[in-house]
Amino acid sequence: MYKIKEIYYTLQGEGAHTGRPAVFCRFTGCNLWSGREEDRHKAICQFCDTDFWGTDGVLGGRYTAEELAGLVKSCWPDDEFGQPYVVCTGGEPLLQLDEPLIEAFHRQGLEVGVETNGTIEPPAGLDWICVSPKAGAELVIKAANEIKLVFPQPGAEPERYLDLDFENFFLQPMDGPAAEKNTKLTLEYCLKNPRWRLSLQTHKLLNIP
Ligand SMILES: C[S@@+](CC[C@H](N)C(=O)[O-])C[C@H]1O[C@@H](n2cnc3c(N)ncnc32)[C@H](O)[C@@H]1O
Ligand SMILES: Nc1nc2[nH]cc(C(=O)O)c2c(=O)[nH]1
Ligand code: SF4
Ligand SMILES: [Mg+2]
Repeated sequence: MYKIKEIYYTLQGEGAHTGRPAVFCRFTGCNLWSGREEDRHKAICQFCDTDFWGTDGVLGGRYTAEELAGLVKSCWPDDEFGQPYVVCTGGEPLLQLDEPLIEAFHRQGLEVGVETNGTIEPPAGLDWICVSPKAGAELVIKAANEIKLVFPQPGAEPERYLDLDFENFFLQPMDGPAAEKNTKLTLEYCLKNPRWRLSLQTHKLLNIP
């Protein structure tokens, strides 16, 4: 059974697929933070903007691969054009996402993307992998479709990733108390280092999930 926090249809807000309609499937749990506020100060990843604890969100629950793939597909509007797309996120989706689930998504005609912190080897069959490295966590995925580095992160400077085999390089300002300052810093960094492109969290600007 896969433990799912929530499932909802929206636009991909970040990275190379920004603006693309997608069903978000948010897996419960992460290997870099328990998800409990009282543990945040001792977590490896302390800036997380997401509630991924439990199965109490919209369409959250415990599902088999067939159930989950059917539920995700049922969120996609009837439309003969456009490829139905699911983005697996979390929490850390690679703690649970495996080949049987990817195959079940594919049988439903879904293209499968994943948002991962890059600390776990991905299963075969993924159509799009977005890696977002975290300072203090060992990166094991060193080749993927995109890297989307939250900036600034002492210990995870962009220069460290330039030699890796990513097709797209994005910097995303760290949201939180210093969001405005971080956006300025990210903008300046991209202008000075044009290998990197700016990824804004456009769903937050639009006030959509
Ligand atoms: C909530 S994470 C879930 C997937 C996976 N655990 C990861 O970290 O990539 C989804 C995306 O949001 C980014 N993110 C999390 N907190 C953020 C923040 N405060 N500001 C900007 N991006 C953030 C992550 O780096 C990642 O790219
Ligand atoms: N609209 C929207 N786009 C996103 N891209 C990555 C997200 C995530 O939390 O993984 C996210 C999210 O939470 N919402
Ligand atoms: S690795 Fe991802 S889900 Fe886990 S705490 Fe960090 S941003 Fe949140
Ligand atoms: Mg998010």
